[in-house]
Amino acid sequence: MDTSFENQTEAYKKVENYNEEKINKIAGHYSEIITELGEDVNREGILKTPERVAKAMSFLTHGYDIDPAEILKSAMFEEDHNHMVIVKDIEIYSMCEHHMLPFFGKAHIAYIPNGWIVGLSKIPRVADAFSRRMQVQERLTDQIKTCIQETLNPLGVAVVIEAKHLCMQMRGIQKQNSVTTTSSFTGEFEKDATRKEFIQLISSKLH
Ligand SMILES: Nc1nc2c(ncn2[C@@H]2O[C@H](COP(=O)(O)OP(=O)(O)OP(=O)(O)O)[C@@H](O)[C@H]2O)c(=O)[nH]1
Ligand SMILES: [Zn+2]
Repeated sequence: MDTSFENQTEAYKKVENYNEEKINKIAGHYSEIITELGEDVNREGILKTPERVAKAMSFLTHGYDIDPAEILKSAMFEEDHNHMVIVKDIEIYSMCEHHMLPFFGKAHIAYIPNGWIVGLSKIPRVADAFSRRMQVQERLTDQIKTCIQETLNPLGVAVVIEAKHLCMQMRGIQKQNSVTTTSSFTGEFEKDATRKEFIQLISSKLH
């Protein structure tokens, strides 16, 4: 099964029916940028590139069209379970807001229910909704945490993101192997023992 397809959000399905006026406008700007960069926009291989880039950029920022809290609200269930729930190794792709180059890696997200659980798939959907925007990794981490905390009202939320930034690999400082880790916690996860258990569980290779 094509899991990337499975992961597509409603907004992405909408993005597939691209807003023609918006795409044409963005494509016009890319045409000028490509010319300014020294390429011939009339060259056969590049003829459709401004439009392709416009569609790609629309996809890479389609998170603006999604309300992540609504995603959670669409699948919350009352359940008397108050142990840590972790979804780990969620692949994320985002765009650094400084250079508009990708940063990508894994998010590990946990919460401790407080009378309500949420449909598991909704957790990566929330991560996607915030990732598919112009971001800094710290804010992305905090936004996921805050959205889950405020919507589900659990006893605590933990978010850890490990990512590589192409703006630090392809250009600039050119450090090919550096990985940035960010973390954000609420409630029970602010206690050392709970946070330690979470870190141990996301570090385990038991799968
Ligand atoms: N904190 C944080 N910084 C980021 C993120 N993505 C990119 N950056 C940094 O944003 C900074 C922008 O710094 P500037 O000095 O204005 O830009 P620059 O001249 O292109 O910097 P260099 O990348 O050092 O060449 C750089 O240090 C990037 O590494 C992120 O998610 N979080
Ligand atoms: Zn950057």
